[in-house]
Amino acid sequence: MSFLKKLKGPFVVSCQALEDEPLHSSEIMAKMAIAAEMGGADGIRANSVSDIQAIKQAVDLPVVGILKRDYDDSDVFITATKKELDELFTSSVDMIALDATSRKRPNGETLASLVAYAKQTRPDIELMADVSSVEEAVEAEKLGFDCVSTTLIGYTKETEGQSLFDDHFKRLKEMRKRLSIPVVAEGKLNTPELATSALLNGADFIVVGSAITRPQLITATFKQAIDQRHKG
Ligand SMILES: CC(=O)N[C@H](C=O)[C@@H](O)[C@H](O)[C@H](O)COP(=O)(O)O
Repeated sequence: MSFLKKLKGPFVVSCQALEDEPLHSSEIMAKMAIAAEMGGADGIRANSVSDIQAIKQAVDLPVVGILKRDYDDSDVFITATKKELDELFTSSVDMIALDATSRKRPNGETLASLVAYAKQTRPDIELMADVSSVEEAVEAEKLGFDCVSTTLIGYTKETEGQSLFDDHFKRLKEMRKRLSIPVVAEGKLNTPELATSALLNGADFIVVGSAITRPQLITATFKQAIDQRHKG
């Protein structure tokens, strides 16, 4: 069954810790996923084959998987090339998210060829487009993606300083209006209020990560507030 069919509600929790993060470990990410499931999550987003496998064994939730890898000739790092797709195909992932920005990809590969390759090789796995603009979202639907996510708003040179909830979720509403596939709100939804607002402003489902699964960042928000208060 597909990710979108398995998803019983709108709340996906991203359980990710890269090599330079304190919780980097598939075992720990699986425990994060168990905690998310206990708290009521409907799905999980995860990075790397080993994290996905550990999470699939630990919880009975659909998983959207990515493979982050840095390349010298491109800024694209989320499922950037065919190599990452092939690796993810070896896992039991339900959906794969790819960077679907208009930026140049590594090795001269193109988004269109990756979508065609994935659809042909593994038609059972759905595809999520991680975009940074409304235009990229519209293009992603044309390419055959199954849903789009606002993941990369604020993370490209063109969108630096922007966030999903600027202007009362203007970009999200525009995507919802122009697309017929599901639109996912993801990125800096750091409070329950923002997460709820994203749903009220047109998101079909949401992905929340750092505010739940990156304790070093959660601690830093407390620290910042305490320091400001202390100074003031
Ligand atoms: C830009 C990028 O690399 N985003 C990544 C995508 O998978 C993750 O590091 C984020 O944690 C995820 O998108 C959820 O967002 P947030 O952690 O802000 O709730």
